[in-house]
Amino acid sequence: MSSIAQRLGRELIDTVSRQFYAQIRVHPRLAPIFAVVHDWPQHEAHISHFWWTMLGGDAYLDTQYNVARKHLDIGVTPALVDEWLALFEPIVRRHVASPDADEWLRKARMIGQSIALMNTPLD
Ligand code: HEM
Repeated sequence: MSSIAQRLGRELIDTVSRQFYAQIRVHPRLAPIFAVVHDWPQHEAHISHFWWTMLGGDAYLDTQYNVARKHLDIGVTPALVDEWLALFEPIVRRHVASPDADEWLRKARMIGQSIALMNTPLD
């Protein structure tokens, strides 16, 4: 059985990543937090590889991820997670048909939920 990654292909996942971060860069509230990113082509390639592996593809870059650590203390809030997802969803839907799009978005929402929880004050 083929993985979602194999069905979509690396080029399409690269396109989603590029289009998504093009919108992030001009977003009034998300762009300032992404000021920590200095090399956009490198970031896009890093995230594209992340999604490729999350969607069942074999790793092709020698890179590590620590998603929890990267989203701590950079000013992420649950409301910003919702805004991130609201940008991501239409781009995935534009390029990917269901049920693969639903599964990709389910993974993004799950990660979003844990990022939101980590950045929710206790009281
Ligand atoms: C909602 C789902 C989200 C997913 C699936 C996601 C995914 C990722 C991944 C995989 C990375 C790379 C982590 C690593 O290198 O270990 C990353 C980096 C980053 N994310 Fe997110 N993210 C999400 C939400 C957000 C939100 C809401 C913000 C900001 C408000 C944000 C800001 C960033 C920034 C600034 C980086 C770069 C950090 C660095 O390289 O130092 N992310 N994200």
